[in-house]
Amino acid sequence: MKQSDPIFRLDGVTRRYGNLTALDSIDFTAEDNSYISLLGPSGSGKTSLLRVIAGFEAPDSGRIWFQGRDITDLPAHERGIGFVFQNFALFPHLTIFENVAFGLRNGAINPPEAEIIQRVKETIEMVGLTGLEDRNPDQISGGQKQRVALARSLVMQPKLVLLDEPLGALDANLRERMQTELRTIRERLDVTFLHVTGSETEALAMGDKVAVLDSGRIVQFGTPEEIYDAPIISDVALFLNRFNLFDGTLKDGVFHGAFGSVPVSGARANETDVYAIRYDRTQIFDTGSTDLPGPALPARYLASEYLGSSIVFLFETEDNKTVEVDHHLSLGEPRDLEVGRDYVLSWSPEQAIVFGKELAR
Ligand SMILES: Nc1ncnc2c1ncn2[C@@H]1O[C@H](COP(=O)(O)OP(=O)(O)OP(=O)(O)O)[C@@H](O)[C@H]1O
Repeated sequence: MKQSDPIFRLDGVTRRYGNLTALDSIDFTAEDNSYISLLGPSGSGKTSLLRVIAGFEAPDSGRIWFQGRDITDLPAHERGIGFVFQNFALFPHLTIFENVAFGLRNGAINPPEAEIIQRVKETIEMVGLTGLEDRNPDQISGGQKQRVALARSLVMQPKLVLLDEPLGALDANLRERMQTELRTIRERLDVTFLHVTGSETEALAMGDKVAVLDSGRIVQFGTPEEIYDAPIISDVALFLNRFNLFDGTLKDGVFHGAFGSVPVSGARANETDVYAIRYDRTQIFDTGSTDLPGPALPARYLASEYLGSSIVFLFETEDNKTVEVDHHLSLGEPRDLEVGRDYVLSWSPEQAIVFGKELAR
């Protein structure tokens, strides 16, 4: 492989199930030695994409390249690509050691026993499982099973590991800890992780880059900051779960919505007209305030939720839409609000992102 080659590339990869197009002519290039999150709603094609790259399924059309080689017609076990399943898929009758050794003992390479022992030991140590080698999978915790699943893949020294919702089976605390560990382990190994998740928080926290999949297409690929600051279509803003999205009409550079009519300096091409403002850029004012930074959206205060580093305030607009305001505690104490009282929400118009049928970027 040349130094400049991407680790893998997809050229027009399409996968259909009957009439349904699960992957719709996907072009995608992944950099070597990176952590890529693949984010998308349920049914967007995330698992199908991983299975096609791994070789568990063949694409209907398109080619798959790995380390500069066309692997489209290569069987899964000859691809040298690791796969970590959501449910871990450990062998219940084998010890942890033998689970991790399985691929080395049963693969094409067949290394000598001394090397197998050495590699399994090193990998078990790296994922923090030393001491548990002789246990069976039913004698370890969920987080430990997750590590075994990862070790089983890493022991084969792959250059690419595909992880299908690897943290989905873990509780919230453990998930957060494993996020950090997965990143640390990957950085040590000069390996690329392609990590599928339906959680926007996980995708943004973990990926050096995030690919957003929607209806079988990669609609955006960028750093977490790029995706968060500039979602390319309103559906991406919707999955991110950090924007208040308002329907309305964009006409002649003015957006008409529940908050009045606001001039718009630029809009992104989209299937519908949508006005987006981030939760943490939406501000709360008393009714009748004269110092609003922009549009005025009347809303009734419903409730708040404490999230550790921030508080989310929930409001309801006159047309029964829920609007969220996120107040970071680093900005100081939030104001006291009275449940059931009417307030006005406002924001700086230049912080809004407008999506329109009419105006291209
Ligand atoms: N073997 C199959 N036969 C028929 N349809 C399938 C098959 N596998 C997946 N699909 C369909 O293809 C689409 C994409 O499915 P896929 O499992 O890739 O989505 P996903 O993004 O991984 O979803 P989730 O997050 O719910 O797992 C869905 O509409 C699904 O119903």
